[in-house]
Amino acid sequence: MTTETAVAIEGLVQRRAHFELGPVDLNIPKGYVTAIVGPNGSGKSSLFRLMLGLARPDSGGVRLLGEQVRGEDRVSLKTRIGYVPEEAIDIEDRLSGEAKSAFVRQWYPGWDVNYYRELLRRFEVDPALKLGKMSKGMRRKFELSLAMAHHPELLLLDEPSSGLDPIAWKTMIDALHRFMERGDRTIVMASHIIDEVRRLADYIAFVAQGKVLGMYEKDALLEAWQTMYVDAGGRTLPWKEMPGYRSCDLAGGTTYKVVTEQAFEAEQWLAAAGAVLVSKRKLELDDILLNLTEHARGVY
Ligand SMILES: Nc1ncnc2c1ncn2[C@@H]1O[C@H](COP(=O)(O)OP(=O)(O)OP(=O)(O)O)[C@@H](O)[C@H]1O
Repeated sequence: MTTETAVAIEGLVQRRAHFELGPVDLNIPKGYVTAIVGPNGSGKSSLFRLMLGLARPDSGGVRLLGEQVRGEDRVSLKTRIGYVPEEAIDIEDRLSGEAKSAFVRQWYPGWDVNYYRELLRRFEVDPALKLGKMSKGMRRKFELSLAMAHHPELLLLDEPSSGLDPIAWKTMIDALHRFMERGDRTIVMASHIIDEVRRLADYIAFVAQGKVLGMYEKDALLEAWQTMYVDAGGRTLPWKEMPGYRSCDLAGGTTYKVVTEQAFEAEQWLAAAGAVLVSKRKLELDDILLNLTEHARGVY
């Protein structure tokens, strides 16, 4: 079975005075949650704006749900998408939640008022408040409810949980899990919260310095990165030739502690080299992402 693509990014480049994004080539599968992960300033929000046609690329293009994204309003496409930007829009501060939702819902034939109210209730948001008077977290929850109320096929979330307290965070995770239950919906989210990535993401696109350095299936990533304790029997092995080599330290005696991002192949290599695998354990997701970040910064 071939997986359909929800977001197809091809040769995307955006040049700014002090920052260049791209070229980015990325296919995000339909029916899954993909997390865009990367250090501050790596270009995640810029990528979101380009995906939505809110900024213009210097070259390349984006297709969302099979439709080419252009700068001008594409109403038919927008009705199929929900978006929560990283920052709230200041000029809306004087609008009440109710006024904003009355304005927004006229664009969406699929607007589901019952679902919208249910989300507000679960998030404990009072829509009568002016947006500028809502706390940061409440405004975030309001925007999330608004973005989901028309049952979009594709939900784009830029740091969705920024400002949420732990209870609201759990409610959000739960709402997003339910949103995905039908199996044909897609979420693309930028996130710094490891627990969020762990609980929600099926795929992780790792971004650094304006480039997508890799797209990984989360479970495969967690399987592939391992720390191994290896008894080399007093010999020095060419560790850097070990598949997926990341680091090697002497752990004591003739035992080495090695980190690989290709556990299966590394184990075979060790066996062929006659080394004894004493023990192994998987890395935590945060350690993997830290490793990828340090690698991208050229620490190694
Ligand atoms: N409107 C703009 N004009 C010029 N440069 C910009 C603009 N917006 C962002 N940048 C620059 O583009 C780069 C990427 O910023 P972006 O906000 O996309 O990163 P990010 O990965 O979302 O960061 P964070 O994790 O901190 O939210 C930064 O160097 C930033 O200074």
